[in-house]
Amino acid sequence: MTFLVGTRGSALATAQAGDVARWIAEATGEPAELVLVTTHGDVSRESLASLGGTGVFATALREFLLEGNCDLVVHSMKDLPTAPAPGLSIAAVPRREDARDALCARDGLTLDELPRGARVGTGSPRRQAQLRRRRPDIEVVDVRGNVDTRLGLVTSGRLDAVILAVAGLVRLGRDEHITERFDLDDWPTAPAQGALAVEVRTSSLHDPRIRAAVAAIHDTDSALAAETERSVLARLDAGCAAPVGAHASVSADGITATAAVYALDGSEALSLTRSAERAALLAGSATDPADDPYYGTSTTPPAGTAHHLGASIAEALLDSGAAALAPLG
Ligand SMILES: NCc1[nH]cc(CCC(=O)O)c1CC(=O)O
Repeated sequence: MTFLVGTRGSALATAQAGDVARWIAEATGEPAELVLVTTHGDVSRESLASLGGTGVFATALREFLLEGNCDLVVHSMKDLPTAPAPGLSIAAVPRREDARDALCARDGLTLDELPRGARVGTGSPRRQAQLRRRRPDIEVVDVRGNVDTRLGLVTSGRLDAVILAVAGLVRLGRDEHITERFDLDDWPTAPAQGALAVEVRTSSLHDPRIRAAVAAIHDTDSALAAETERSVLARLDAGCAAPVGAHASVSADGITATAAVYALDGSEALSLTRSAERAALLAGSATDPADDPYYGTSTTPPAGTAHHLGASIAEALLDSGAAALAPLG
């Protein structure tokens, strides 16, 4: 039987859902096909904030899945609200793509090489703040549109550069436009950037065919890292448009996570790094996220889990005045 993979119709969404369909087909030996849904978020040129912030991309896809139009849907995990969706489970996080942000500048220039007053485009409050912090002399231009539209602003000469996620550029085969990749230690990106979330109806986790498919494409380390980062956001009670960066890296020993909150004008930032041991993480976090009652929620997590690590970093940032520094909600 064919696996039906629900996706939005944008180039990026179909590219990443196509990757998931291919991985499932390879792992199970059964065919997988894309089923398209259209959402307001895809056609709107308004800013994400004016659309009501988080979740505009996810809601229509989730309704589509709940209505039984497909077996699973694929989200960019960074665009997914941290609140759980009743009746649905994130059943797999495939191996994560590069989490870094990229500069795509004219003439192969890096951020340091751009001239004074250069015009650099990004619609993300976090990227705007990070940019202002590194280069206060640069003119930050608020831009909208898909990846190709934004790259076109540079090739047409209207902007000197744009900032985009490496992951999206790679998935679209546009990474030749990248002129610099920013180090995650001093330029942490959106929580779960580069990760995909594969969501199913919770009831369908009883179906061995669905369980086998999601288990085959799940990557525990990617899920742990993305979970930790999203827990920072959840505990801050912040959305995907908040000027918050987070990055967790998983090693044989454990997980180290950094989170930063920025003043929108780049004048100030709070940053914090903490670690947890791997044994504690695995004991506290289910390897199958569908079995983890804390997955993606903002409820108080048990000590030693990825959620606890993320939440403890967020609490320390709040204690240091993060809420006064930046609009988090
Ligand atoms: N906010 C839009 C968005 N959502 C997911 C990606 C691609 C990166 C990813 O998969 O995390 C992008 C584009 C971008 O930020 O450049």
